[in-house]
Amino acid sequence: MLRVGFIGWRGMVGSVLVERMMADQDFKQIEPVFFSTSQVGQSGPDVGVDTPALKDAYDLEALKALDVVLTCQGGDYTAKVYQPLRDSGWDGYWIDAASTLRMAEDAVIVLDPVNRHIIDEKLAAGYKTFTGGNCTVSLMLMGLGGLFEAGLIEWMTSMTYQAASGSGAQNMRELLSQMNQLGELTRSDLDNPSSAILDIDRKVTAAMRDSSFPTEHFGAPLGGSLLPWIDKKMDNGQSKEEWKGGVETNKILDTAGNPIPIDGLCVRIGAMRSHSQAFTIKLKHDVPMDEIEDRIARHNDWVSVVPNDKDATLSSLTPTAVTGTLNVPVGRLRKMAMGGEYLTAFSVGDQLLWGAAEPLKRMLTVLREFKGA
Ligand SMILES: NC(=O)C1=CN([C@@H]2O[C@H](COP(=O)(O)OP(=O)(O)OC[C@H]3O[C@@H](n4cnc5c(N)ncnc54)[C@H](OP(=O)(O)O)[C@@H]3O)[C@@H](O)[C@H]2O)C=CC1
Ligand SMILES: N[C@@H](CC(=O)OP(=O)(O)O)C(=O)O
Repeated sequence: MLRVGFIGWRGMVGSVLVERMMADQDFKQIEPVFFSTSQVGQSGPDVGVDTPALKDAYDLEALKALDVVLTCQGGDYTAKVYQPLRDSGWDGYWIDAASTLRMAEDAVIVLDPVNRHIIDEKLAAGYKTFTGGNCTVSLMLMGLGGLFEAGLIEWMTSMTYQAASGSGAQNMRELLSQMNQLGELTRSDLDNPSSAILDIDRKVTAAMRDSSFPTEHFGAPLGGSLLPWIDKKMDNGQSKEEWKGGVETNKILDTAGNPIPIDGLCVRIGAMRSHSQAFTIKLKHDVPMDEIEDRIARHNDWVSVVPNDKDATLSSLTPTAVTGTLNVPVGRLRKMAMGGEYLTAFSVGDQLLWGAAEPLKRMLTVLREFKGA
């Protein structure tokens, strides 16, 4: 059995990972050891098998005793521990949710329904570092994998509508506080059917612009508004989230000498934990709609095609419908006014499941199979 150390299991991504591993009884197939940066010595989570007390996540000696480190603790932890652990001679497998190592030459970005053949090749070649992809990238590829697999995409734009959870637990709380504050402020007006909507709107706008409005984590009001910038600025004017869309997709697909241009705008909206994306896709040629739908739907077990009508869209293609599930619906599929080679699509996915925890959970299974453990 592989001895697997879990770091970051208490956080939002880590908790979703533990839940999913429990649901599939994965902990029975490994020897789990739980670590913490703040609760050393306390009991670990109840995962249905005996585990030792929480070990210190910074203790290199304890980490060196592992076959696999699986971390959802975040980039700062990876930056602090990964290299010293490797330098100490540890030759185990490192599986990571953070972006820190993704673009390193000796790291593989894992999304096995899309790039299992590459993961297998790299394992056989002795690669030991595996990272999950950026959430919008993984969710986009789960949705449009069939078109990429068939080599139909010449270029693509992705305009995102990203949930608060992508910024972390505190940001989800802040979004709710903002919505709550606006709800409280307008409660009596809403109870009065004759109150004037423009007066209510003035009140809401004034509250959102007031310095007392809770914006500590997002830096600006999100509830009732949106934020068209995610992560740092790159030298070319892209945000780092937008940059990841191009570089990570091409790395996952291993398009090395012939990258597919992918770019767009990433926007934070007031959804809780499911990211949505609108795509403009330039196809290499005019492919019939039934072939497009068929290729998308057949690519993996979680993607589905939503008919391009209002009822189906509003019932199945929203964060509300998708959150908490592994489903990745793709809809609004139609050719655009620019011509038969231009396709538009919209998809939604839970950014803590396929966007973060699920590819890591599955990498552990792939690794067990590879090691025969
Ligand atoms: N959020 C996301 O959408 C995505 C995140 N990631 C990556 O995963 C990393 C972790 O993200 P996320 O899970 O959101 O981070 P969290 O902030 O939820 O958790 C990170 C760590 O904070 C510590 N912690 C302190 N107080 C608490 C508390 N009250 N409840 C739970 N944990 C607490 C825990 O470490 P300890 O037990 O050691 O104290 C925990 O492992 C990110 O930095 C990023 O690199 C990747 C893809 C998507
Ligand atoms: N940046 C993503 C979440 C995230 O953690 O991404 P990454 O794993 O690439 O750092 C979002 O805000 O929705």
